[in-house]
Amino acid sequence: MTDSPSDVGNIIDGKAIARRLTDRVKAEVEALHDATGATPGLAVVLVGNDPASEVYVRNKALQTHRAGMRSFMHMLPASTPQEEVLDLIRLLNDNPQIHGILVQLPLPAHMDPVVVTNAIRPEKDVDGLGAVNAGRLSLGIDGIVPCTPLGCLMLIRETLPDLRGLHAVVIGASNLVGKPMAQLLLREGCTVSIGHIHTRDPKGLARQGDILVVATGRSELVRGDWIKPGATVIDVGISRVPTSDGKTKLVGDVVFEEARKVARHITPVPGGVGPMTIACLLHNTLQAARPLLEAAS
Ligand SMILES: Nc1nc(=O)c2c([nH]1)NC[C@@H]1CN(c3ccc(C(=O)N[C@@H](CCC(=O)O)C(=O)O)cc3)C=[N+]21
Repeated sequence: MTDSPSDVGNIIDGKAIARRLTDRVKAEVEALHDATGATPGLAVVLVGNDPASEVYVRNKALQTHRAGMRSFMHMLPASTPQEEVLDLIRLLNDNPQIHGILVQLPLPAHMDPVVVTNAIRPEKDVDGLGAVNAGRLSLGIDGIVPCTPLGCLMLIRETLPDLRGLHAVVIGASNLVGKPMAQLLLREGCTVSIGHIHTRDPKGLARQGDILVVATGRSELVRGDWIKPGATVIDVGISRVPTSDGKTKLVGDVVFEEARKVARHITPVPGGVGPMTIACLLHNTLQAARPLLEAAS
């Protein structure tokens, strides 16, 4: 971030902000280790071999080690019965070396993601996707906040110190991003609108947003004329698309080159929300480990 942002096209450096958060987590992990003799541990469960998911999962393991935590990886074949995944989660729930459990989504079609995510003990649900943490968020009680929306809020706060009264428009109503994002923005005092697949005029809605968060999974859905001049735009989407020279590139749900001419602040893809999601996962794992370790020591 620059000290004197111009009126349009300021890029929010998610990578740098994520690095600062990860460094802070690392220092706190060391302090917790000195106080209790224990190290926070994160278990990641990946079912199936979606190549994109494997990249994220490896990335998460790398960052987990970088922050001084233990990483436990469980890769299961796509054909694994749901009951076996639930058995694994029960083992992880009872394992005192593990303080955070994440089941990578999407799961294979024969599994119910609601059943699987709700099998995780709420204290170890570092994705914040289970009913207890989702309910806490909606009631305004302290709990574990989903990593991607938490990261988005941190990025928004970098550009806008006081969100009260601003109109925040969230495009996408998933349990993973859209719904918890809307709850967080409501908690900050925003007027919140949620657009979704049945919304009649998504462009007209998006154009009202002083803050626009886009999490649809549809690459380059949002064009420059969807954006209110001067808005802060947070692009959660990440898709790999082919380029004219036969290679591939990562793009978001927003047409970046158009949007940056209209938005005052905007996140890039890559280098925006993605790195913040991982940094917030480490932050959440530390928050989960703290009470468990302090109670044990
Ligand atoms: N239970 C669950 N929790 C998740 O948080 C979750 C999930 N399931 N399923 C998949 C999505 C996707 N996701 C990403 C995290 C980091 C990057 C990331 O670090 N991206 C880099 C680039 C990575 C690259 O180069 O491929 C960036 O945007 O700069 C991307 C995507 C978390 N997800």
